[in-house]
Amino acid sequence: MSSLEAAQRLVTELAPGPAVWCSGLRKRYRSRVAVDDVSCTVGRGEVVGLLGPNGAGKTTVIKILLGLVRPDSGEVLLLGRPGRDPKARARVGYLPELFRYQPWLTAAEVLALHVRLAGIAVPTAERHECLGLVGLADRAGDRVGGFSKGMQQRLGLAVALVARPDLVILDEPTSALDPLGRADVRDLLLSLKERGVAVLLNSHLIGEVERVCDRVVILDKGRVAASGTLAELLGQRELRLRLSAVDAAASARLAAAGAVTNEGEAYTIAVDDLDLVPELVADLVGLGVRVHSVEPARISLEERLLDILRTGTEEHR
Ligand SMILES: Nc1ncnc2c1ncn2[C@@H]1O[C@H](COP(=O)(O)OP(=O)(O)OP(=O)(O)O)[C@@H](O)[C@H]1O
Repeated sequence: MSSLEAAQRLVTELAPGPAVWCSGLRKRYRSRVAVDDVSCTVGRGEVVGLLGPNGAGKTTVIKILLGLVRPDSGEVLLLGRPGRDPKARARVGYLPELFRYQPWLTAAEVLALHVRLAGIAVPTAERHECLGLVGLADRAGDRVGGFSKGMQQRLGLAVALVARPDLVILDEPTSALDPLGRADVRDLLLSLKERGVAVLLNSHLIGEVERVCDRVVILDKGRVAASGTLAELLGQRELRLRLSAVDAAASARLAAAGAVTNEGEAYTIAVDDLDLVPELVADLVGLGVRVHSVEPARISLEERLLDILRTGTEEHR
């Protein structure tokens, strides 16, 4: 047994391990470097967003994780097992960026096929429920060849979810969906999170990522440009208030909540925790302050992403 195999066996035998662990992934296509020393993890039950511009290497990383592309170097563990282990792959649901399902099969038959491939028994009622989750309950008996692109993508989501995965990898799951469909996927992701299913989500829809992800990995030119929780990446929150009749006692109360900047009736306080808002407002009103508006704010992930990509990789590693 090689030392690498011994190390992998040791890792497999230890506690369950994260849903995804990869280290030092590199992939080059001829002279073009697609993935350049990427390491990341997705914890059990964690929802991680993969962000970055076109050509950043997101899909290539996903394909390496799933064993669909062989990396030039680097290691992958899925659910605590080597990425190539069929036992690990059977517990992973995957929606590819470019999806196409057998046009001669019905939606129900596609799901039945994928359940068989995963090697587990999922009762017909549960498979039907899964089609319901993606809004295809009434199309179960229709052939996929007659499905619209959005409906095929919905079916792809059902395929990714049907075999009760512990990890779901979704490559741009809403690219073909209408706004309602996007909202459905958001709810679906939140329900997966509630059930403790880990998710790796590649999406260009930053608002979507911001709403559902615990953590974000930003790729740029094949490298990890930044990664962290939204709080880490976006920093402190702000509270913007419009106030009048602010006396010295009220000013002191505002300063006790966080660093204050003030221009006329506009006050901005840097706060760590928005839970303090009701108490602060009650105290201000008690001190005779007139509170015209209270608005929590935070720099958006979109602003931050653009900032990271413009400033370059090194500063943010
Ligand atoms: N099969 C391939 N042959 C040659 N080059 C490839 C291949 N697959 C990917 N690449 C190159 O690798 C780089 C990363 O591509 P990848 O598809 O991983 O990017 P991405 O971040 O998913 O982009 P997008 O957001 O546009 O989907 C690109 O420069 C791309 O041209």
